[in-house]
Amino acid sequence: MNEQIPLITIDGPSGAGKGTVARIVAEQLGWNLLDSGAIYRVLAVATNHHNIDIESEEALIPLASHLDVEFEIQKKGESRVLLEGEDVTNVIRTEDVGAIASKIAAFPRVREALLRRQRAFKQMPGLLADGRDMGTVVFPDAPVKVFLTASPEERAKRRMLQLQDKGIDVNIGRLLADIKQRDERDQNRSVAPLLPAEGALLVDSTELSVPQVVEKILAFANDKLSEF
Ligand SMILES: Nc1ncnc2c1ncn2[C@@H]1O[C@H](COP(=O)(O)OP(=O)(O)O)[C@@H](O)[C@H]1O
Ligand SMILES: Nc1ccn([C@@H]2O[C@H](COP(=O)(O)OP(=O)(O)O)[C@@H](O)[C@H]2O)c(=O)n1
Repeated sequence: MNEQIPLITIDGPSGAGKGTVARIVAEQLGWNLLDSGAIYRVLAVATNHHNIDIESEEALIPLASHLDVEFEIQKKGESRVLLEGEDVTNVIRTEDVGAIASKIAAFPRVREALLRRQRAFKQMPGLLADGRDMGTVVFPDAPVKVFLTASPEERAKRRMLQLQDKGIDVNIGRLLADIKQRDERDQNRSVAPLLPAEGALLVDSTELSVPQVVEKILAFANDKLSEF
């Protein structure tokens, strides 16, 4: 069994820095990485490819159950995301895809259909999993749980810089409104709402740099894993 595989979960709202920090910590520890949001994002793109009604839970369940998604690790820690063999690495990162992902992620049976796929990432030498419900639902027994947040204004600013970096011009007001709407949906859905897991280290990164957040998480993890 894989009961003794070390695991760190990082949950939190959009733009808090989960993905960035998870990648660095996984690299430093030499562990596997699960970007669970990418799976919901790929499912969002798949609805488009297959003309599936995103309001219909019934129609989404078979698509989620048979989702043909692959994470291909490349050199320098980069990874490519493939949907049915097609490279969707960049497409899944758009704000429109994020908004659809957040809508379809609210369906309980869609979430259930993706559970096993996410748990399969738990492999030696360890797993760093980031998302909304990693510590609460997908890996409730994880020895190290972190809840990473930041103010909505700071998160919108980070998202704006990130998009500008990719040459995408954005309106900060619209980004902030989108972030608040997504927070509202993620926090208030009936299944796996976004909330800190019991025993999670709460980190507010509004005033912290990426290295400072990484340091806090590594110190907490070292402490917890020494008892594991
Ligand atoms: N502590 C931080 N301070 C400043 N910028 C940050 C910090 N953490 C992350 N970022 C930047 O904010 C953006 C969003 O981070 P990301 O990791 O994608 O967030 P999430 O996965 O939580 O949505 C990225 O451009 C990232 O480089
Ligand atoms: N474990 C997860 C991960 C993502 N999601 C949903 O998928 C959407 C996209 O996730 P993401 O982590 O890629 O989003 P960002 O934090 O990058 O904006 C989120 O808005 C959530 O609604 C989820 O419900 N559960």
